[in-house]
Amino acid sequence: MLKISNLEKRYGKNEPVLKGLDLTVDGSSVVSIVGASGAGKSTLLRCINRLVEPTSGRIQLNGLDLVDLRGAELRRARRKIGMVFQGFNLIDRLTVMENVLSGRLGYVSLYRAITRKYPQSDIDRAFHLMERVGIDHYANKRADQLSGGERQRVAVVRALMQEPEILLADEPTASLDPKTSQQIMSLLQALASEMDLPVLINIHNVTQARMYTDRIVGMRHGQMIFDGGPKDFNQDALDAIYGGIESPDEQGQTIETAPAAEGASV
Ligand SMILES: Nc1ncnc2c1ncn2[C@@H]1O[C@H](COP(=O)(O)OP(=O)(O)OP(=O)(O)O)[C@@H](O)[C@H]1O
Repeated sequence: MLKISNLEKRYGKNEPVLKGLDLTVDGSSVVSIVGASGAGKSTLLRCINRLVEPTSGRIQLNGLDLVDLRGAELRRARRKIGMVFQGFNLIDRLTVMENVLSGRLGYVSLYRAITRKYPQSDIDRAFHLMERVGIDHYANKRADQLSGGERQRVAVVRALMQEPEILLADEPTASLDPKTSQQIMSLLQALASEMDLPVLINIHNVTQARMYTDRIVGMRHGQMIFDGGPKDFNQDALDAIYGGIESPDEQGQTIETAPAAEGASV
């Protein structure tokens, strides 16, 4: 279980960008975080894995307090937090398999990592997961020879190699075309349930948030102003989250009817 209590983040002397946020995520739920640009969505995710230092408040993952961890303890805790990014963050010159195995870096010795002598159990797990997401035939291909959707699948498998207790996804579909975005969202939803893994997804596309996640958290100016199921996420919620905010294109959100998801393989 992820339990965030009274989380505040202030960059320098500026106004806080997270203002006393509380959020609990249990079981294998898939939670989307929506909000206008600057609402604090990325900051929230990055506080969880401590890529950003919280100013105050508490973050617990399955009972472990994350905020005060340092050094080796923090590294150990980070293994349990998988993360997927908008830009995939793969190492282009390495193969798919090498990228995937890098998800084990927190577990294997430096010698094994440098010499790329990963235990057979890691290699088996890598193949199993690559097969699950449909990229096993690319194992020996360079990462930069894959399409965006394939690259994001590699990133998802790399995160799963960590044997995470939670998966964080920061705009995982923002660089993908609509159909591929749906496939990735559908994949994340399926993996959450298969692996009993909570997944937190920052996403701008509210239609996809409603389609592929169990719960939507709406943020505005660093505060949570909506927390409910997709069915409760109506035009009023949308107006409360985005209303009156100067909007470059994607912030002029409206609720669309469900896009055709046919052919979206999971
Ligand atoms: N490293 C930083 N230093 C100073 N201010 C920052 C830093 N990172 C983010 N901010 C500010 O914090 C606020 C929240 O940013 P954040 O990236 O968390 O929002 P967001 O909701 O994820 O936005 P977007 O959807 O555009 O990614 C913004 O005003 C941003 O300018």
